[in-house]
Amino acid sequence: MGTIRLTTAQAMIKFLNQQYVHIDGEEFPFVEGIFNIFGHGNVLGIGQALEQDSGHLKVIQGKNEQGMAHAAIAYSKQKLRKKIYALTTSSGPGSANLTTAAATALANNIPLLLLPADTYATRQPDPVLQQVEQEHSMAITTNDALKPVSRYWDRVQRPEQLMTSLIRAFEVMTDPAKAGPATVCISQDVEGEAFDFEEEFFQKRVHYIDRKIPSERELNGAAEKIKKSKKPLIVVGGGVKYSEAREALMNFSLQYNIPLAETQAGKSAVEHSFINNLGGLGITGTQAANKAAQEADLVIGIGTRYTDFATSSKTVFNFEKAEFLNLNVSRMQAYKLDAFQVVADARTTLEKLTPKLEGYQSEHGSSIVEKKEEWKKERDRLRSVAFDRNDFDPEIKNHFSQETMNEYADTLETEFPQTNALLTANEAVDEDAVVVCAAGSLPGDLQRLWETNTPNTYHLEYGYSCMGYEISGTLGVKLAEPDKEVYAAVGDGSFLMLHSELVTALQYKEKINILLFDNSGYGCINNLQMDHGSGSYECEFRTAENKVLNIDYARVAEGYGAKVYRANTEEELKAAIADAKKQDCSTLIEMKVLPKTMTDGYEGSWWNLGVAEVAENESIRDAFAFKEKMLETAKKY
Ligand SMILES: Cc1ncc(C[n+]2csc(CCOP(=O)(O)OP(=O)(O)O)c2C)c(N)n1
Ligand SMILES: O=C1C[C@@H](O)[C@H](O)[C@@H](O)C1=O
Ligand SMILES: [Mg+2]
Repeated sequence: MGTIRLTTAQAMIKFLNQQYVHIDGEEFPFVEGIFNIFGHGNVLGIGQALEQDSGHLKVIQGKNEQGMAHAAIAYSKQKLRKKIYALTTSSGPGSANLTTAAATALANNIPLLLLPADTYATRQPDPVLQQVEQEHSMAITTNDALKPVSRYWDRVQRPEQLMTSLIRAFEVMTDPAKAGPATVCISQDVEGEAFDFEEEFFQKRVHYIDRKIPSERELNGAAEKIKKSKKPLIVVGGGVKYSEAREALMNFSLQYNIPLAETQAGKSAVEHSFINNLGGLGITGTQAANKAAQEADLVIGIGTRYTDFATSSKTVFNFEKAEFLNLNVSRMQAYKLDAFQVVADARTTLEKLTPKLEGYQSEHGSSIVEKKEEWKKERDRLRSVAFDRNDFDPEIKNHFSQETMNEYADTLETEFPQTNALLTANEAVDEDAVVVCAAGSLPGDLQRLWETNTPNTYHLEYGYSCMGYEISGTLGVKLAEPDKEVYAAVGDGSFLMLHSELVTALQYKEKINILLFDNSGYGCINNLQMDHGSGSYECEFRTAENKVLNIDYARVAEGYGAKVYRANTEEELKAAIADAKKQDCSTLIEMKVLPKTMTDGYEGSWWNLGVAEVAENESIRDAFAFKEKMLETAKKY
């Protein structure tokens, strides 16, 4: 084979076009497109290459590097990690803005290809604009900050390095056990440098994503554990979704009467209406799942990382009696909680394990259905909470006086409780609509209350819980699900932090819907501080004169060109959602909701936080003493 003379950037774009994945007998291109924000570091290199020949790649101009990277993460997550968008940014601040998003992808195990520009390989013009200039090393650039948050990181300072570098990046991104951000930084002069690349490098390359099969030892060991258990519980993690194990899991659960508890990443792998699905587990869990967790003598964790939110800081289970069995493609994850480990694909393992348990039946009997019924009553109660100007008892108790609650009601001109608004929205959106969220009080409300009866319609980034993911992520989900209505559930704090990709959505006519829950403050953090004995300090949005801020967010979105609604009652919200469905352009529904009206924790919802060990305030000392008490029952590692 011969060679072909291309710039490094042209070679890279040509290579991206030739990457395919092969999964369960299907083969398709892995890189769908490329987000870009051009600066001097990439416009003449990668920009030129894309303008000349982008191949099949869809080219989308982003508005904020973090935002467009969040959109790429959400696209890949929604596509169950089978496809990606790459990203090109300029050097310096453009690449620094990727750090938060790279960390988000890393924590969530999502493949993401980051292509930030780097400083000059020749160093001739140094220091160039945006070069940080570390005294002790010329070799350090802003891009080094991406090392701790990348699963693979490389710097390309000669054109020919590109070949080995990109092959490694794709190996990492297409490995289910290692999937995460791959960062390939290309010196800005090298982007435009020409080289005689081997034609072979550009041949179609197929990355096979095979299902890892469990060994007989693993299967027999797992079967033995389950047969010995009376009250097993399955923790459904994100791995269940990625492995597309829905049916295998439902068969397994039904046949042996084993309840399911969902993590944020695992929710909607199996629909809410499935008889054994008890919903969210842990700090933001349901009464039903947390009770089953307390009773469990065997916890079968499938594709879960067991974060503190899922385990209530290792207190949701009774560690005196519970044993653990972990099914995970990642050996590191499988090792957690001293579990019996099955390092294999979830679906394959469940399919092979099911026949091995013939004759077994758990002792849960009808208690699973009873727990679910009990939770349904609680959900119905939350649906009918109503504000009262004289004697209101919100879900988050003993924080704000009636006077303060009335102040919010008067300033925001609302009496809408958040739980009511969320449940109304859940009823009003289409059955197959996708909801996207990441931070604030809404992830808790959603995990407990949002019912999803179409698989993969609940999209929570709760590995990093990064404010700003909500709206950016919704754009990514829309790119992945063009035929569905997609909704960002977002608080006012997250909206303020980052909503730039709303403009991108409008610009490219990728319709997204924003459900904005404005309680004028960092509500969940205010709850945390007041729950642990502090006062209300710096978490409400108040003016210098101590007046509650009232911002017209609808007008902001209207300015960008979105269709907007203001909905402060159930009726207004239903009408707004119905009308929003008829629109072709992106929409924003602004709801002013009362603080302290989100859901509170249920049994087993404890969170280990850094409470002050010494403090003047007695209530903080009490909170610290309570933490010490809780730690007595918590597993220590
Ligand atoms: C990027 C980032 N910064 C800070 C935080 C910490 N944090 C988590 S929730 C939150 C407040 C969220 O406020 P809002 O979006 O209004 O939601 P609410 O809790 O009021 O419902 C903060 C500051 C975070 N998760 N992400
Ligand atoms: O600190 C936090 C508290 C959680 O309640 C919230 O959902 C999350 O976004 C967070 O960062
Ligand atoms: Mg808020």
